[in-house]
Amino acid sequence: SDVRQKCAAYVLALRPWSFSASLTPVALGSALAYKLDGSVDLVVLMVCAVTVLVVHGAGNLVNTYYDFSKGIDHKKSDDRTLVDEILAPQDVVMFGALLYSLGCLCVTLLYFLSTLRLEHLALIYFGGLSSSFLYTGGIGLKYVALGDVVILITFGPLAVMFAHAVQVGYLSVLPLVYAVPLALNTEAILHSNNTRDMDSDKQAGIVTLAILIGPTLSYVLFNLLIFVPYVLFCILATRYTISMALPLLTLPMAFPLERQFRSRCYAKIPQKTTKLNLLMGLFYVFGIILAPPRSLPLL
Ligand SMILES: CC(C)=CCC/C(C)=C/CC/C(C)=C/CC/C(C)=C/COP(=O)(O)OP(=O)(O)O
Ligand SMILES: Cc1cc(O)c2ccccc2c1O
Repeated sequence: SDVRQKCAAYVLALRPWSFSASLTPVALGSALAYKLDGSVDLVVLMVCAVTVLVVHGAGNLVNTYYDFSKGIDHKKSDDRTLVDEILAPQDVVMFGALLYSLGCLCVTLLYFLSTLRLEHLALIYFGGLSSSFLYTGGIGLKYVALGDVVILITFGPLAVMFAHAVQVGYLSVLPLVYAVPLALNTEAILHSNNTRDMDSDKQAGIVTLAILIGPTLSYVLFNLLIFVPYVLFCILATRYTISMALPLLTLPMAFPLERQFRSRCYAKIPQKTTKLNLLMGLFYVFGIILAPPRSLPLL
């Protein structure tokens, strides 16, 4: 049972509840490829999903390690792996290195499975890998208020483009455009997390966007991140095809979040936004799959 406990600790350290944030962009990129080519390679889709998951998981581990070693995570933090001595720092480092190696193995496999040119594959993959590390490692982009930009790009355009490109074999602007609503919603998860942690982050001496703009503008930004995607879906649904109204079904989950954020009860907002993100992402992907041929812009 000692081995079982250790395994459970490793799985928890990956923060698996956040994985939907990287799986929906993969689904979106693949759905766009399906719309354009009429088919997707399921093996490529699986390997691509594992690659993105592994890089995302490694990013979470790097975050756990550096937040702890810089003294940002403390007894009251969300991330308890190292503060509660569930794992040793060296375990986290080894596991992270293992995941990055596994990611490189997966992307090598993708090179042989896909017709995407090596330089394009490497550019996107190492872009994702560096972002996942630099978020908290090295310079520590998150500590200098750049975390929001990193999340907006990696969980949006980059991951969607990666999944699309390995299917179709070329880079295109199409996935970048369609990534926007999903990326905004994913950034809402991180922004609510940073707003909740504002006081402890300030004490630890780091700067986040939430700290820079303060609680009132943070509330405005959260609303933009949550509701602008719905405005885009309304436009797509009314001007192009009704299937793009599907994500609007998640609106009843969005309004309570606005109220809780306004009353500054931040505690449960990140988890609830993560749920909203998964559902909205799935409805968005279904909406695209169900759209009649050539009914959507660029598709
Ligand atoms: C194209 C490819 C191969 C990949 C993209 C793969 C992805 C999505 C990479 C992103 C990895 C990344 C930046 C992960 C970090 C996410 C993270 C830990 C966010 C939360 O950090 P904190 O705000 O510190 O959370 P806590 O306050 O709970 O510690
Ligand atoms: C803690 C945590 C961990 C993550 O992996 C996230 C990924 C995307 C958005 C927010 C995230 C987050 O708040």
